[in-house]
Amino acid sequence: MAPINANDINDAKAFVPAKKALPEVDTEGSNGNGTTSKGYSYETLLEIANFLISRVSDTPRIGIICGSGMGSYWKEGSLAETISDAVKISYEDIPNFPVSTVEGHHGQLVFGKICGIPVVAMQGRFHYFEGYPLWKCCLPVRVMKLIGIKTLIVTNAAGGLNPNYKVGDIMIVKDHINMMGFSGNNPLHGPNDERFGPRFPPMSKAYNFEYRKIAKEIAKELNIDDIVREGVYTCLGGPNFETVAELNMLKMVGVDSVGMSTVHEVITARHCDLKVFALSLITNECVTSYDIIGEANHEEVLDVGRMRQDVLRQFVSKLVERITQLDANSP
Ligand SMILES: O=P(O)(O)O[C@H]1O[C@H](CO)[C@@H](O)[C@H]1O
Ligand SMILES: Nc1nc2[nH]cnc2c(=O)[nH]1
Repeated sequence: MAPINANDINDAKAFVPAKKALPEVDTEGSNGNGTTSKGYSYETLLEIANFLISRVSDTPRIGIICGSGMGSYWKEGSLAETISDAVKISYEDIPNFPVSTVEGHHGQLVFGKICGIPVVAMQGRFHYFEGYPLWKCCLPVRVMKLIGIKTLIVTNAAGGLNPNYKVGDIMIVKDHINMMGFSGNNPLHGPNDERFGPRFPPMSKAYNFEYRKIAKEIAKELNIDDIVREGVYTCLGGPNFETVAELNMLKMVGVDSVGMSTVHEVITARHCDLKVFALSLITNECVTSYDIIGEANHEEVLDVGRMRQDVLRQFVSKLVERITQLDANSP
């Protein structure tokens, strides 16, 4: 049989040029299965933090990770784009920082103010499926801690597995199931530096109870309580969306929303004693039956994010304000 010549394949899709050159992904520290026994030292992370501190005037109090539902892909109106007095620093310009490779993830830190409160937002995050080990996906969390944040707000786009959820709903995360951790893949894998946190951190109160209470009050005030839910999130490695059998298994164990991020960021944040709030924007209904015609796709995820960006901006802005008030009044 004659060998196949790529130019002979009559499939237009196979020849759609890449939108941008594929970046070099640094998987340094990976031992082959994505886990790692290495990571950046405390001193290296401090250097990154000092580099950033030297470029901004206010110490941010709250860090925000903008996921696919709150990305910068659509410029106007997204949360990060409405931060005032903004100083934007591209990931590419930060020494030792990874770069975002996902469509919809801009790849910059935005320092500035929301409701007068100093914040830093990550416009684009790092995912395991991009080729980064988990510790590297979470490196910015430790850097933000060193810069001075006290609270981390994490947002993600996720498939809705709970049958009561609708596309466009916002799920306050009350807990997670660390599926990747079950196989030993954990951002804290490897030697522990006590300057960040303890060897064995607890996770039973990972998602701050008071913040969740405030978020539900804000939902009422904004008259969006009919679309705000509370549930359990899980992260799978991706990049493929799930099979019907996988989703039915996750449903059985109590998962309400499924994504490819957040869990390892929250573990890293709690390890270094940051207070955490997280939300999922439900961007698609999980396909839990072979009779359902549609399939999950990333364009829908971005579209729903765009559709909900005003609501999310208002919701998160109010949260920033109220969390700051709450923490100022707590011992
Ligand atoms: O978790 P975020 O970054 O919001 O994005 C979610 O949406 C993308 C898939 O459409 C994946 O990257 C998944 O993790
Ligand atoms: N794993 C996963 N990630 C998502 N991100 C947005 N929707 C989904 C989904 O259905 N599954």
